[in-house]
Amino acid sequence: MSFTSIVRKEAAPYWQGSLRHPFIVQLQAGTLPEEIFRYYLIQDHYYLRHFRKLHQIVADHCQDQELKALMTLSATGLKDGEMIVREQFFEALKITAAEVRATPIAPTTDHYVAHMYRQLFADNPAIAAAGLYPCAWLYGDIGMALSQQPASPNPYYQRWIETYTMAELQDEIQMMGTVLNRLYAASSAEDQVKMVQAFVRSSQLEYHFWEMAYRKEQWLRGDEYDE
Ligand SMILES: Cc1ncc(C[n+]2csc(CCO)c2C)c(N)n1
Repeated sequence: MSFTSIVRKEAAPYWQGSLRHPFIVQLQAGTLPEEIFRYYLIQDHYYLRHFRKLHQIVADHCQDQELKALMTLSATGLKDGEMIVREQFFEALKITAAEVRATPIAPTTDHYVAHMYRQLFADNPAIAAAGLYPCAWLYGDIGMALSQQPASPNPYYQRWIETYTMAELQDEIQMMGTVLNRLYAASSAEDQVKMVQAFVRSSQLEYHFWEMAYRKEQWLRGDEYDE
């Protein structure tokens, strides 16, 4: 079986769970409280900055020319596309640099970013790329699914949805899937398991990411059990 078929089966609960998560359901319906969307945007700002850096590092480290080119393409596309849309959101919603600085990185955001770096430094570029893949693929699928439904009445939420319905993203997902299937087929049995694990863990963390934003997850303060 190909890598993409295996991982889609293994990660199916998080994929379906993401579509049913109240963050996504309420985003579509326009009922998501704006403070939750703001919190998501601030956390995702940190995530995207590192995600782009990770693509660049994988590109610099890998021997496979096709993977290198795709990683570079993705890092550039991210900067010219999604990150510009996010800047517009920050401006429109008046999220200032000071507010971003004053908002601690939530445990789940920290975990997700750390997981992606760990795949890179503990393993190899194919495993790192497998850990990065759910980001584009899951959002591409969410974008396609939501675009079949009525537009969100909140213009910012609809703009968010439309960021992930663009043909370029679907093309990138296709190309990355083909490369990962080839790298998987050429990997040792041990590395194949690691590629699947990297993908599944990222899929779990994608699901946790909705929950993190929805609950405005915070670090414990240490005084929870004080009298
Ligand atoms: C937590 C989290 N996961 C995925 C994305 C979506 N995303 C990140 S980069 C990218 C383009 C892929 O090259 C896409 C679609 C996000 N914004 N935040």
